[in-house]
Amino acid sequence: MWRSRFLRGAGCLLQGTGCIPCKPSHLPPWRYLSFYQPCLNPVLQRSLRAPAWYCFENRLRPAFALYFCRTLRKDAKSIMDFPAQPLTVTDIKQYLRSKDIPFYDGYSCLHAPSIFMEPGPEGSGKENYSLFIDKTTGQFQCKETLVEGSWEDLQDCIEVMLNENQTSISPNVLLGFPESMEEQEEREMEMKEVQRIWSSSVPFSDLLDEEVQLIKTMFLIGKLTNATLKKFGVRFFKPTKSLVFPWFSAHDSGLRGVKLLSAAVKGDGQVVYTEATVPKISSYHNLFGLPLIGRKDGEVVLTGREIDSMAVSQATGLPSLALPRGVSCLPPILLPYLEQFKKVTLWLGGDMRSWEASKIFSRKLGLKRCSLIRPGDFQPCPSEALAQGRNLPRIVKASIPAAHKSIVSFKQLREDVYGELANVEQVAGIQWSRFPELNRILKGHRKGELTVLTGPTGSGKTTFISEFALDLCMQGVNTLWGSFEINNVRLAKIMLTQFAKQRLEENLDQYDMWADKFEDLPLYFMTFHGQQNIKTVLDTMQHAVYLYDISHVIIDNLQFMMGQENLSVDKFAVQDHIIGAFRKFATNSCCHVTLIIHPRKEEDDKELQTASIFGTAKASQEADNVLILQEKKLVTCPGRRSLQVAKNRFDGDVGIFPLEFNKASLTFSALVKGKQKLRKVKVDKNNSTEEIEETELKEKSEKAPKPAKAKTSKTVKGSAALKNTTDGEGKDQ
Ligand SMILES: Nc1ncnc2c1ncn2[C@@H]1O[C@H](COP(=O)(O)OP(=O)(O)OP(=O)(O)O)[C@@H](O)[C@H]1O
Repeated sequence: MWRSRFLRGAGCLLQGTGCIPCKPSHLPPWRYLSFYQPCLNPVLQRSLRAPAWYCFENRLRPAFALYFCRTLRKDAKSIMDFPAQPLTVTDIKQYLRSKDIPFYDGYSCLHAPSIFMEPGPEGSGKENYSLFIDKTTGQFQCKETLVEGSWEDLQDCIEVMLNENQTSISPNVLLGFPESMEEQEEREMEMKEVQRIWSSSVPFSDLLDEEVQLIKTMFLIGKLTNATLKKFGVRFFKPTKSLVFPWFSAHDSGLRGVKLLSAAVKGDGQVVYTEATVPKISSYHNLFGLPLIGRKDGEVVLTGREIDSMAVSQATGLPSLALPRGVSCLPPILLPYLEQFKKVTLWLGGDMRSWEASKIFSRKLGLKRCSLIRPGDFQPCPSEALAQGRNLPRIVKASIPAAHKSIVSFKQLREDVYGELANVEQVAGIQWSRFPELNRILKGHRKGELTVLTGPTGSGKTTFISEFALDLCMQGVNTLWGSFEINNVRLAKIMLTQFAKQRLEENLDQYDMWADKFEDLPLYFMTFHGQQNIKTVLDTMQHAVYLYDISHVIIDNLQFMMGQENLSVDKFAVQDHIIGAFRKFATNSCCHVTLIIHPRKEEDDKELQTASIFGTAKASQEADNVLILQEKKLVTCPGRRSLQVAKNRFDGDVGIFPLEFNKASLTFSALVKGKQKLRKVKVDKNNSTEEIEETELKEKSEKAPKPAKAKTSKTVKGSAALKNTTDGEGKDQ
């Protein structure tokens, strides 16, 4: 595949090293070599006006970033670097107009004639425009030549083309230098693996009838016909008993990858389905079903799984595509392939998570053309609907428009309300697997909420929140870290240790094994360190939500945003403004924000409370959840921490539970043996908690009860008391 070599974004790898001269000596030998190669590229030589190596204020100058990032593209994946200037669609349009480049407005992209191909004959219509420019990020993609890159890269190419009085620019110029040896080898190995799996997989027509029946029963696709499986090119891979879904290039129909869906029967007779892709999931960009889409098709049903798309196609005759990573994300790189559809129906699954994802994805796709299928008893996911003999065309027809009006009546809300009542567990959010006590009190981790964590200096806030977020990330919550206090390398080291649950210093031979697994987590880091401007941080978060469907952002900590603001303004007013901005972001972007805020100075022997959060009462008012890491509170175990949930807007339960710190694995989640002391707390009218009773509970933490019934002796209802009692709290030092 052609790929622009201009990708930016890895300058951040030097993040945390301070402002140092960026010499190639910082790089290992193989990178050192490829570091110089870009200099040979004529486009770069012409378009770069300052080919020097230096960094400024901890950020690489753009000119340098062009060189640097190309060679480190792989590493750059999980690092969030924000484009030098936030971009608007108006900026993009103005630039194109100023260069006399025709374009028209699509749903998510601007469409323009490709500058990487000779212009077509006079009058070739705009329906043939093959250059797609993402309206949000400016990233471009040429569907004909498969060249892609950033907005700055496209501008560079246009400048060079116009300077040379040419009507197009050859994509070959962009490929003037090879991938690193390591990258090449990796890609070749992957392609060999793809070919090996594909050629040893068997088409359904070559299987015996009994085998076909058995496979269909195993994968719950009894109603899918052999003709449908054949139409989508599905095969069966006997060695792992997997269905094989091919990824064919939309460009030349070549095989680019495979996804294997395997079924295994567990001890208790339950069937567990697992997916694996080659290439690995982060570069697996298959819209399954794309080769079957005709140029004139104007409608599509988007699903979260391959078997769902086949069910839709078979039962409705409508074109249907499956997203490569299901409900977890819709990578913008796929958007150009969805531009041709005037109507997109999202039927991502039958649970609340799919419903939330479909609402979020429809924003990216353009609300006006999207309709959503609301999950419900009679509207499960498509393959289940087919299996149950439901009327799929009617379900698709009954989909509801994604764009809703500003004013609605209860009639329009009643289905949403019913959905929430009927799916209490799912509405409660993602459950922590390492912190069952949190599930019991907070019920789960929900999108769009703001959590504030406070705790004494050095008590372990970062360490705790790192594991708290890692737990969610391991369950598919796309996570973005803004660690301003400790650098990303140190943070990643803590997380990796918690992930491996052991001291890796002593087991370095296992490092690669753990790092490989860790790399597959949907985890991203902002490249900022030290004091930051709130606007830049929010722009980066917005950018990440769009690119990676981030649904959890952690900011460690708020105090690092304060220094950049106008110091002549009251510092509490500044903090309130920042908290308000994060609150708004969480709500508008449907993204959970966890904010660490230092406490104000308290006497050492006093427990912290909600009112101990630094600043005014704004933080606790705006927060949906307030967590306090309490230190040295249990008399029997001095130094032990406990976590107090001091506010829980979702259902009001608050409480406190002990945390067991394991220094080797840096985890707080080690299971406590025997009996635990758990305390009831009561909430007084000043919003402070007070211990009223100590109860000994048998260790129950392994089996968190269903959220709906989770009323235990250590939690008390208190949301009403908590919601407004902080109003009018005064400022403090
Ligand atoms: N419960 C604990 N018991 C002992 N040591 C701990 C505990 N939790 C964390 N630590 C260690 O204490 C140090 C500081 O932890 P951490 O940086 O997480 O604290 P913090 O509250 O975020 O600090 P700060 O107030 O500076 O932001 C780390 O070395 C960490 O491993």
